[in-house]
Amino acid sequence: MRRGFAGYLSWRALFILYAAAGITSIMGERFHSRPAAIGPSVLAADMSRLMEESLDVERQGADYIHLDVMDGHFVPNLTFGAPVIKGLRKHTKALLDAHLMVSHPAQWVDDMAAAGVDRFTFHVEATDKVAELIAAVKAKGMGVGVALKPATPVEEVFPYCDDLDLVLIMTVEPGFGGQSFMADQMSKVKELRRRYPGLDIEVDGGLADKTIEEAARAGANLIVCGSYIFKGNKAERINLLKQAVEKYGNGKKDEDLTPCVVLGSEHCPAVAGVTGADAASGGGR
Ligand SMILES: O=C(CO)[C@@H](O)[C@H](O)COP(=O)(O)O
Repeated sequence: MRRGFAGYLSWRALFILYAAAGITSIMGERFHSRPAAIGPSVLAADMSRLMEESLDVERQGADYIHLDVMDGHFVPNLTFGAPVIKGLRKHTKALLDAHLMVSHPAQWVDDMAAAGVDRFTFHVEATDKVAELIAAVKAKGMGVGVALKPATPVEEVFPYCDDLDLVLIMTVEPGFGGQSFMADQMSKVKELRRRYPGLDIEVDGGLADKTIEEAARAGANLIVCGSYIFKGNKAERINLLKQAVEKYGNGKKDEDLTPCVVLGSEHCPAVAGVTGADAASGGGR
């Protein structure tokens, strides 16, 4: 009898520990409690209308704006830098999430902070002074993330995770939008989620109706998405991605999923929870 009570107590303690770690498990499936957030990547927008396109995705339910800063050296493409972001900042209060695909990220910390960037994510492959750069970004009052290219082992970021706001797992080779989702990167997301239940894990590249379930189940909660959002019904697609994270990542029931911001309007006609069938018929990239 006494052993039974002790057994009950130890199970209870185990449950409390597990819940405290931010993970719940229902029917063998692991869920986490990090909130879903969708960040449209303006790389897929009409850049001549950067302000209008950014304000539009905000209205359609975006949680933040993802800005791909490329230097033509770290990646074989060129985009924009702090002056353009500073211009955009004047027109929006949205969280600006800058992904620095540059060879010398430390060089841009001051300019990005002055331009109004909220979150500064740099590549672990771009510097030998990761800890120093994390500290420098924080000192400027920005959130800080570390990104990993597809060939970089996830272990490289472990020493820094306790000091980071997010880890970005690239699910395409950085440099261009419109590429195919690399499902083999999900093992990295799963390992990060297992080790760091309270960490924000961002994925970027090839996210769409047909790939979001896998990313959400692996544990990603920040979803960067370019082509899929900008080439279709934005409100509907943003909402589909968000509901998938809530359902497959947070374990929410259909009735508790975030409704579409403009539900009922012509922009978001019939989103009623994400299911495999809904997702499969939701339009392609
Ligand atoms: O950083 C990158 C590419 O380097 C991404 O942000 C892409 O812009 C995502 O675009 P899609 O794959 O969603 O079109």
